[in-house]
Amino acid sequence: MEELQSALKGNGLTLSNLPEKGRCLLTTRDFHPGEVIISQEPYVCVPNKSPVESRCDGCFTTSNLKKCSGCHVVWYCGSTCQKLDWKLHRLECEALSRLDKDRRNCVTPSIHLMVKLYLQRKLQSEKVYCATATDNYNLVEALGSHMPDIDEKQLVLYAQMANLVNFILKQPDINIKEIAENFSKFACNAHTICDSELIPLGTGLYPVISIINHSCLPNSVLVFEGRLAVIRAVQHIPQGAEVLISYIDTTGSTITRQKALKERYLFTCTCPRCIKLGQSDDIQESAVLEGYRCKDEGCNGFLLRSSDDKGFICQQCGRVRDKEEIRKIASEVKSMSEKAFMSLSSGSILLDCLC
Ligand SMILES: C[S@@+](CC[C@H](N)C(=O)[O-])C[C@H]1O[C@@H](n2cnc3c(N)ncnc32)[C@H](O)[C@@H]1O
Repeated sequence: MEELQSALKGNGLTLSNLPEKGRCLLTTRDFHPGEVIISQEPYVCVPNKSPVESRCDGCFTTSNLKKCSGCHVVWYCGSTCQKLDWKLHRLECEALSRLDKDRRNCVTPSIHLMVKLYLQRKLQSEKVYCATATDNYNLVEALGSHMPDIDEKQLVLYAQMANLVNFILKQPDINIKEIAENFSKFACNAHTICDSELIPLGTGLYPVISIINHSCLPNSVLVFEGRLAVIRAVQHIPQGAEVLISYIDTTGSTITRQKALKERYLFTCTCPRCIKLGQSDDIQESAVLEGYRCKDEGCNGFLLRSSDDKGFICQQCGRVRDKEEIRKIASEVKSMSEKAFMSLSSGSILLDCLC
């Protein structure tokens, strides 16, 4: 950890511990809005996979792809990406090529990421991969897993996935419990790699970026330049402040945000926005973010659930809307946004709009 501290010092950061959050990054100097606080290449990463589209394992592009003729699982866009990935892929190819077609189809991005993690660890221990203070398996070991908080159904799933990883790797020194725990670490520490239009391209493990805690009112943002994760200040951050990003979409109401954080990251947020839960300005903000506009065209009010839960009342003119009517609109909006999301992630949005 001393090596990590001295590497962070060069970035104007220090590693610390907070009783309610665990590890955190604090600034040791002021940062200006827009300034890069820290950036990191992934320790391991994998592209997303869909039934209709594959991506290059190196740069995540979808163009000019050729499947590796050895393993029939991994795709590359050309020799540059293939060569850059070769040290790791040589081991991965050997392991994946032993699989029959059915098992190969079970290699989801999560399984693939875990296989890569253990192979990277092997390369690191054999000194083929040059580990640094900010890029090494010890930092992966230090990540929190929340194992005691995971429900039984999820634990069974992790155990099944761990069995498959163990079957693929066939490394005698790996234990299934540790792999299952690493799946749990992925769930609350891995990052979705997105392009500049926020389209998800893949998943990566960035052990230093993963030290940064969440706030619904963050002072920094995580963006990607290719596979490089970059943390930028979005406001002036004074010396001694905690670097905070948002793990979730901050445009949800407090209840929605808290639910998302609890389900995925297993904590209750107490940021300055969340502690206002139930207060009048929080109710007002929730109505604007997630409420429904009043039916009366001349009224700018938003509807909120009535205290007897029978309907929705406009906060401005007092007009009531039936619960069933709102439920129907909500389900139409949900199906429209799901359709839009599907079109966006499959790149067919233009086609859909033209039809
Ligand atoms: C990506 S890790 C962040 C680093 C973590 N604190 C550690 O010690 O490794 C995410 C986990 O940190 C904790 N965490 C992050 N933000 C938090 C917050 N605002 N309040 C409480 N816990 C938080 C939660 O346990 C969460 O699952």
